[in-house]
Amino acid sequence: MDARSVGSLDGAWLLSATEMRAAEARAIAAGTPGAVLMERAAASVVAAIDAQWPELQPGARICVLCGPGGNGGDGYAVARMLAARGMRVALHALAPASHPDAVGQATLWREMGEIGGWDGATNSAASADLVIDALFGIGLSRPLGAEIAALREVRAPRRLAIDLPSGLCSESGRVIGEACLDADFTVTFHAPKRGHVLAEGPARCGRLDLRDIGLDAVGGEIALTGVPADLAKRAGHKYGYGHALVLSGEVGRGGAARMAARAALRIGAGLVTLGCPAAALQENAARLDAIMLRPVRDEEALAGLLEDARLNALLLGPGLGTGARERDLVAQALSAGRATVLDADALTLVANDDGLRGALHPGCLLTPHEGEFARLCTDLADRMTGPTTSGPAFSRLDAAREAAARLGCTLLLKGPDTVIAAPDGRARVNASVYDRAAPWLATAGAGDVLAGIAAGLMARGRDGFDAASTAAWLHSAAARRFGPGLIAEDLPEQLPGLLRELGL
Ligand SMILES: NC(=O)C1=CN([C@@H]2O[C@H](COP(=O)(O)OP(=O)(O)OC[C@H]3O[C@@H](n4cnc5c(N)ncnc54)[C@H](OP(=O)(O)O)[C@@H]3O)[C@@H](O)[C@H]2O)[C@@H](O)CC1
Ligand SMILES: [K+]
Repeated sequence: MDARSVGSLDGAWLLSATEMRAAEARAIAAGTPGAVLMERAAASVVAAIDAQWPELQPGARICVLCGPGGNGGDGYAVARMLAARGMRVALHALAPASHPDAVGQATLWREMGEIGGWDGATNSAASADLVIDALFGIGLSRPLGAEIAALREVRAPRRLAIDLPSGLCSESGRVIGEACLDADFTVTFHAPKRGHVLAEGPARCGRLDLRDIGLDAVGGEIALTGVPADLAKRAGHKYGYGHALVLSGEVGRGGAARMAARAALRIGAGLVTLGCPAAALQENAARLDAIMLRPVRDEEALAGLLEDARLNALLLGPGLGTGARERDLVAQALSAGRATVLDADALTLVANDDGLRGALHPGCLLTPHEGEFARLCTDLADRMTGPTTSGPAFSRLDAAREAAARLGCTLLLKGPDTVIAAPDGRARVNASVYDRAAPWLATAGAGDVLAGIAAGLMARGRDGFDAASTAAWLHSAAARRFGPGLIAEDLPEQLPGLLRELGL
């Protein structure tokens, strides 16, 4: 069966182990035996090895490490297929096969070679051209024992993990306990699992290859963000695309809000106004043209401005400040009940003020990075980063969903694995990892631009969840489009070209 490229992570389902098992069970119930699925999985691993390391020819030394479950079963089958091609395979089992299909595969392997004891595993691995980790996949339930962890010391020239590197939790992308057998290359089946993209997953997996094993079309609870639709503008008035208001801070602190405002305008908000203290008008006027400017001294001035119901999306936070004036501005903005993005300083204000926290409403979108998240929901952040002793570990997905439900608003938890969660339980992940990595996004002001794109989309009428998902996708796509040397100002300027490439 054909390989699907990692580029297809766009919009893919991000499966849990339970959902993967259900997909397998459906196939078995429909008449494809588990043994056949395992055979296909193993054949796809062999095809992936051919594509990744064509230099491995007959005679190459392969060390296969097998666990007792289905992952080990895949390993026995791969060992057999590679040995049949003349490769010199040394196989070591941690424990006898217990999964029924693995028992069958072990029996087939024994007709071709030995099942070595675990005491020889380290020596075999140390002299191999390729080490294949078939110890644990989605069934990992506890930390690796010391006898397995010792294999981390072996410096193999090529390390392949079947389904997941052993030690990595399929639900969270976190290491259970302390040890993980990091891979250069991981081959997985049917659909990516949450652990492949969340947290440490990408670093532990190396490269990810997704292979089809003939299961039915996937479905799941959580999807990755995909190519956005419906961004085109049709004939109409500028007010048909909304009016975003971005509030800015004191003199000399306006850059973040200006970049956010520019991003909101570039993504198609009909109008964007920047509100700032009177003293900062001159500075902002010197730097803005298409973006309108209004003085906003205090919450009363904001209330006056908001009498214009056409101001339908608000953004507070970038360069705002954290004093009493800003606290009151946030309170006033929240009491207006409109689509509202809170970022940066506004998140600090909310974290320190129960009144503001209580005023959050379903039209709010909060966009914290991990540090801001820890101030907002300390207990969830602790569970997300604290020690793990059993699987599945509490994940960034779990934390963001619980926080959204608790705060009663949509939350976008930033990172290479950005999680977007709505208070009703919906969640998505924007994964800037593997071929979609955007390392140059780690630059000052990038988050302000993200908040601005989201605010612009909310002005255009999208709800917080949709706006956040689309903004996250566009933000990382814009960064990849620019490439090395990116600074935050470049991001809004990438949007026109990107929109054209999306067919607009
Ligand atoms: N589903 C599918 O569609 C397909 C699945 N396929 C393959 O099957 C894999 C899933 O198989 P699986 O369910 O048997 O789980 P797996 O990862 O082999 O581990 C479970 C075993 O490990 C044990 N164990 C766990 N942690 C341990 C530790 N730290 N130290 C020691 N032991 C530990 C655990 O013991 P227990 O927790 O029960 O005591 C149990 O015995 C999947 O990842 C893929 O590779 C493919 O063939 C394609 C179709
Ligand atoms: K594995």
